[in-house]
Amino acid sequence: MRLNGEISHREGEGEGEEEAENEVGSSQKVVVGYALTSKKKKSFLQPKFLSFARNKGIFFVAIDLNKPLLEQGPFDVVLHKLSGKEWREVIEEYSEKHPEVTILDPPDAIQHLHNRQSMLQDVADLNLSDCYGKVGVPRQLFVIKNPSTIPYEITKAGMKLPLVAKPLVVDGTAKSHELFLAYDEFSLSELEPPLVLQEFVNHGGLLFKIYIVGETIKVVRRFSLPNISEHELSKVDGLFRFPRVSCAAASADEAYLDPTIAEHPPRSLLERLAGELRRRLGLHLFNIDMIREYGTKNVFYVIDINYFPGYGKMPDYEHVFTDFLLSLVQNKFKKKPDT
Ligand SMILES: Nc1ncnc2c1ncn2[C@@H]1O[C@H](COP(=O)(O)OP(=O)(O)OP(=O)(O)O)[C@@H](O)[C@H]1O
Ligand SMILES: O=P(O)(O)O[C@H]1[C@H](O)[C@H](O)[C@H](OP(=O)(O)O)[C@@H](OP(=O)(O)O)[C@@H]1O
Ligand SMILES: [Mg+2]
Ligand SMILES: [Mg+2]
Repeated sequence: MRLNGEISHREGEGEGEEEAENEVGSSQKVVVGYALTSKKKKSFLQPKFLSFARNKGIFFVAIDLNKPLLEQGPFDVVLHKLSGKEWREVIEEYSEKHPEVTILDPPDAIQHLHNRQSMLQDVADLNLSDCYGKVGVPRQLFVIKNPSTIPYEITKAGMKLPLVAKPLVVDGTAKSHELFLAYDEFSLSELEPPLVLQEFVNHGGLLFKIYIVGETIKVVRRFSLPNISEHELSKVDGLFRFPRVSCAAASADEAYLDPTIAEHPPRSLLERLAGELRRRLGLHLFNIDMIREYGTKNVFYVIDINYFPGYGKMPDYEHVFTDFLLSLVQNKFKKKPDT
């Protein structure tokens, strides 16, 4: 936490402006260095968020990627979402030299979500079920090399069609979001490994995005792929690429939906799932794509977990995020031995 006079250039503040006394009137400031793509900066560092944060004494400072990170700052927090081994090494070196700075989030923890096998392994291991419901992962098969063996492997594994085919690697490129629906196992050999094949679970065309920001959980409904009937399955063959149906900010929260489909997952189940994943993944910032098996009350499947997702699409994100950043720094302050 910085006191007056220690801040260099700040995002979103004109030259020579009086330093904004933050809302609580204290002169303590939190400096967040960020390294984000321009797309992410635009969607996440919205003006309303920057000004709200500034009033809380939080200032965002762009990290100059053309200068050594160690020569920049000082920062209380470093917030980043960039791909590539080189950037990971920069952050790891910085974190070793500056253990006092909170890194959101550690690169090796983020890496865990860049592979759709390791991504869901913790959920599968959890095998979470209690009196409020059950959370699992759809049956899936990983195809690393030879696509010609897919039909045999699918049959051997007793996988039920249709299947969703997803690139195994999630690296922020458009390619990692190229998904296909397969109505027969033979057409799958046209796909390019490495990939994961997941059983398609009917879920009434609605998906829950469970946003996690530290200890906070926010549930958003999003439209999703419609159910596929046995009749349709018997009539259709082949492979169909589909668009990113659930990514648009257009939430389904305002639409009238069948309550048995649209009812949020039980809070207690979400609290347990979020708590376990925060601990096992070692992440503060992620969301969970969860679907309810159509026709059941509380049988849920996690189909995707995303690092530092589109928080700008999350209602009230500016309050949630600023409270989170303040709590991070205040908790660190409390832990500091009396000097
Ligand atoms: N096993 C499944 N059963 C039913 N529908 C699925 C399944 N897997 C994916 N889908 C549908 O495909 C959409 C995209 O899947 P997924 O979220 O895994 O891809 P993604 O590229 O990681 O998307 P994003 O990162 O933008 O959330 C889901 O929102 C859902 O509509
Ligand atoms: O609707 P959400 O917030 O889930 O959309 C996210 C998406 O889930 C992924 O997290 C995207 O990141 P990549 O997987 O790295 O592509 C996010 O894109 P980003 O540009 O905001 O990081 C989507 O917003
Ligand atoms: Mg998803
Ligand atoms: Mg995803």
